Amino acid sequence: MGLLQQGRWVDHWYDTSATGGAFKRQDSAFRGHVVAREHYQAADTNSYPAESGRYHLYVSLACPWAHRTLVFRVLKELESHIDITVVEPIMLENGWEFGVPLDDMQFLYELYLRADPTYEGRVTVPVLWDKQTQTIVSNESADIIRMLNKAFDELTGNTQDFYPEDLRTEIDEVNERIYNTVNNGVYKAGFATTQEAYEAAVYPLFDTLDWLEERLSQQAFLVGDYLTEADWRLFTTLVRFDAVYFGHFKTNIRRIQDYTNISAYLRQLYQVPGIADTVNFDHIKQHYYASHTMINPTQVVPVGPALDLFAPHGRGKLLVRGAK
Ligand SMILES: N[C@@H](CCC(=O)N[C@@H](CS)C(=O)NCC(=O)O)C(=O)O
Repeated sequence: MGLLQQGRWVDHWYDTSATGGAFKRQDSAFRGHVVAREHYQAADTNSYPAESGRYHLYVSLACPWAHRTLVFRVLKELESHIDITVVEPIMLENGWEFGVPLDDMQFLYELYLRADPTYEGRVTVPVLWDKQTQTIVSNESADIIRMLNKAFDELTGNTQDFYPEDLRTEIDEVNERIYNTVNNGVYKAGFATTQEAYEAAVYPLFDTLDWLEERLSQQAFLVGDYLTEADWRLFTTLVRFDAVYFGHFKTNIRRIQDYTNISAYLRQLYQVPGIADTVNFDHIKQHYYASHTMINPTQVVPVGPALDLFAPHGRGKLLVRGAK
């Protein structure tokens, strides 16, 4: 694990010394946007027109943030328009690696340097790459899934909308709590280097899970009757929870399996056509247990738990806005 400094790769674990043992996530640096052709304005250098075959996604199958983009690529039928590269599951002193050299590159940091030779900071997935201008459009998953949700509709004819205008305020509110306490909460617990920092993350995480359990006993999805972006952002953390976070990140007050409503909801999302194929437990388990050597120095990967995500979920119909 490392980062780019002055054009060079330096091997460094996260530094928690200045923050009382707490993990602080770096903000994403590339924040361009792909927009529908009709909204594209060449004068705006941060804007890129939706085109088939022009963009490429670099992802890790282990990473929950990258996983969001794979989910949206499937939901929005973008497989033939946006191709992908999957990095190796284990990330050690060179950061993310390409299994076979790709266009003369061995490591993902080389792609970041191609986009910007002065880039400094962490080298993360997902990356949305523009083949035409040879640069990174965005390395922020929250932005990328919004682009995939809308910008390519004209090309695909898929008008499903996971961020409908009238639900945005509520989606944003739910996202905010879930991001802080669950999506990033598991990392805050797992990467904490003091008891205090760990506990400061674990209790709020389980408060939110308890709140979600109650909410999902009353309604089909996080924001009412319709499946939205908020559900998919939660999904990629939930599906990793019992397999890695519970053990490796010590978020072990309860398992997702112990929550009746959350676990049925997780199975319902997992069983949406095409989604199970985006989940790769070998990459997930290998990545966490073998990459974070300061947490698990032996790099031994546990064989369990036995999970049956194809078991019946017993929940209602799946409604999506804008579906034809
Ligand atoms: N805010 C980013 C976070 C992405 C992120 O942290 N990805 C992790 C993998 S799960 C990564 O690449 N970490 C490498 C590092 O921090 O050096 C997003 O949501 O896209």
